[in-house]
Amino acid sequence: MSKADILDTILERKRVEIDLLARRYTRGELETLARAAPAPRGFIRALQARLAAGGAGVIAEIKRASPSKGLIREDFDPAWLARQYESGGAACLSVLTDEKFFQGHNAFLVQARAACSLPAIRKDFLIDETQIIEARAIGADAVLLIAAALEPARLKALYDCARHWQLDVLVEIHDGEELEQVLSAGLGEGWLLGINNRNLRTFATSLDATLDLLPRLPAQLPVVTESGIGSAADVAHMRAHGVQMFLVGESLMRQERPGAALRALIA
Ligand SMILES: O=C(O)c1ccccc1NCC(=O)[C@H](O)[C@H](O)COP(=O)(O)O
Repeated sequence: MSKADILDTILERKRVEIDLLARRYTRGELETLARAAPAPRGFIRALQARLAAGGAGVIAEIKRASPSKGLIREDFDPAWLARQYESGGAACLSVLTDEKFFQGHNAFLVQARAACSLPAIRKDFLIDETQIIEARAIGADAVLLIAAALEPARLKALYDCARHWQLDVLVEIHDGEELEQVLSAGLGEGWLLGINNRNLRTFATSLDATLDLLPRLPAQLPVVTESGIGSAADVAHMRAHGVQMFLVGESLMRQERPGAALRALIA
């Protein structure tokens, strides 16, 4: 697969999945499932609590495979991983639910969340309200919205839908242009900005993607640095620049004991 069009390729697949979802459930049925889901755990609140205690706020990711790396972890048990991450000091979980490109599954979020007390974000490529209601139906506490995939008006509509369903939102950007788009969308409370350090054309990660944008961020806007965080030195470097929240996947998933690895990362 060409790297240049990975997001387009993924979004094309998502449109098929949205059609399949609509054949499986009416909107009313999905809403009934969402109302019956376990009450949301505060995703942003859990991160804020870590920061208030002087620690780093880590969103630890359950990620079996990726488009850039293929299979990351063969021995894959979402419930066990969730317990590892909780014992290692994670504030929240991120669970990939995309099946085709990340070998994820909705069931992984259900299993991971049930195995611990951490809030979980549904990590997927969400472009339609029904996917957000589905996220709540499977028990998600937050959703990811990717600015590169959404015009500002669609971003606002999906954010409103998420907030209606008491979901927190992580809004992901890659560059200054996307930052301006997000800031123009008129989002209220209940969201965090994520800066993804992975270049979607080359798949290369550089923490400079986050550092370069810091001077352009409005004061008080909480920021999560995402992707490519591999060492305690990376975490210390970012914290020295005022970045206190981290989304970490692959470097933990490759460890025999991801919980101990997380503890060492934020020691
Ligand atoms: O991980 C990928 O290869 C990827 C490719 C294309 C779009 C998104 C991709 N990853 C999603 C993520 O944002 C990461 O899973 C997350 O930030 C954790 O990154 P890492 O710690 O580098 O696994």
